[in-house]
Amino acid sequence: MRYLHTMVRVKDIDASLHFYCDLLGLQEVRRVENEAGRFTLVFLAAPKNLEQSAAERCPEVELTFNWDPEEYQGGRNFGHLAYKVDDIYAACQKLMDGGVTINRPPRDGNMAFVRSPDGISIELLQEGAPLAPAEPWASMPNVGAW
Ligand SMILES: C[C@@H](O)C(=O)SC[C@H](NC(=O)CC[C@H](N)C(=O)O)C(=O)NCC(=O)O
Ligand code: NI
Repeated sequence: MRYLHTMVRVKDIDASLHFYCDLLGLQEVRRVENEAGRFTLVFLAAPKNLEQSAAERCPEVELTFNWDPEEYQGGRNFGHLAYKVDDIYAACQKLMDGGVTINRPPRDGNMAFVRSPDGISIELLQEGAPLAPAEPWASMPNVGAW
């Protein structure tokens, strides 16, 4: 058995691609437009997973965009998508510059959390990150419940 992907339903595909690709750094590797089902699937892979994604279609995130608006409720049991990053401070700065709230800032190095436009929690992890440099990370509060 092999892990393939995590599917996330999104309300706005453009806003989601801006977040996941332009700001978080994932790349679109495949797209399916289904006229009969009235939905679009967009598969995303992290830069260091592109080779495996091309060969084995994993590991990926599958964004599902239903053309007819729906309300997506519940899902509290879903935790987060986690990505290992090379520089957690640079990753958080890019997200913050793009207007994304850093819900749990990398104050103690290593780990930070943000949320997608649909509220999906994203964990950023850098093994062995130095403790927070000065501002803004050192004094930035946690935002939102976990
Ligand atoms: C391509 C493969 O990875 C899939 O996951 S297709 C699964 C299929 N998806 C859809 O029909 C998308 C539109 C649908 N309205 C939806 O929101 O899921 C499917 O069976 N989805 C049901 C599910 O629970 O995932
Ligand atoms: Ni799927």
